[in-house]
Amino acid sequence: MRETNVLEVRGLRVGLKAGEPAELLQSVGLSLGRGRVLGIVGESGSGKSLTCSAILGLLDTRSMTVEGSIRLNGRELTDLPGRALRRIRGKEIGCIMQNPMNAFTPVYTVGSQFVETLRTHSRLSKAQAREQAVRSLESVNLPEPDKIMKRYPHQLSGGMLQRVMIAICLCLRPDLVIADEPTTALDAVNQLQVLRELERLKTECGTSVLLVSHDLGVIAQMADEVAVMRKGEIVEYAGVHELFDDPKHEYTRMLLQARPRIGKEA
Ligand SMILES: Nc1ncnc2c1ncn2[C@@H]1O[C@H](COP(=O)(O)OP(=O)(O)OP(=O)(O)O)[C@@H](O)[C@H]1O
Repeated sequence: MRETNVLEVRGLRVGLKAGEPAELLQSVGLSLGRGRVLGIVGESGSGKSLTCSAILGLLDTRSMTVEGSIRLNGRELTDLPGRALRRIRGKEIGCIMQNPMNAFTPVYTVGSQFVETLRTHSRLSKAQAREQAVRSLESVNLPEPDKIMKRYPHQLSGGMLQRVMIAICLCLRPDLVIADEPTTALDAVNQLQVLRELERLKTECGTSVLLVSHDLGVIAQMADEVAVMRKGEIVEYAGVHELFDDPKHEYTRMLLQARPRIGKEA
């Protein structure tokens, strides 16, 4: 029997309600198996973040129409009320964003937010949650985790906050992590560390990862399959080796040609 995919998106359409009818996403379809990484690439404005927001149930349905099916472990998410979706976000779907500062409230310490998140999704006592948080921060190689717990988000670098978010995911072990440009704002060393931790999340927890990146090097390193988006639709969808070795769509070929290569003339 075929195992149910962790994520199955079918015929996802997103449009704007006001003004001229505009389709922002046109029949997007994605499948993601357990412990697999699906990369999404495409030019700016092609609909990558919109796809992630739709899966997270974060689109504003007062201004947008959302049609189609989004299933997590076989369960339809588009029918669920807001409260049920909020429970799923965090526990079953984790999120790592380009600007991790937005994921934290500036007025509370990193530790109190970590502990609060763990307690929202588990039955841990405050002391148990704190202990787990410190251990998890240690495991993502953040130095002096006790001190980090007492810091406010603005007192940590982007790379450190990114790793705090991964540490939270390592505790909650979500089935799916949506990582939207997780390394774009980081220097090369931090980028490598964050990718390593994402890899760990996949191998240790069996988490599936939807990875949005404009960096084809990151996609080549991490993804099993790749969806190429352009103007709100997927123009090519293939295994990572097939896509890089034998791109079928003109636009994919253009993207691949545009990537920087050492020793080649522009
Ligand atoms: N809230 C919104 N209201 C109106 N249009 C929107 C909204 N959010 C996104 N769009 C439009 O939808 C399209 C897709 O945007 P999206 O943010 O998904 O692109 P992207 O591929 O993630 O780009 P980038 O790589 O620059 O982040 C764009 O044309 C954008 O202007």
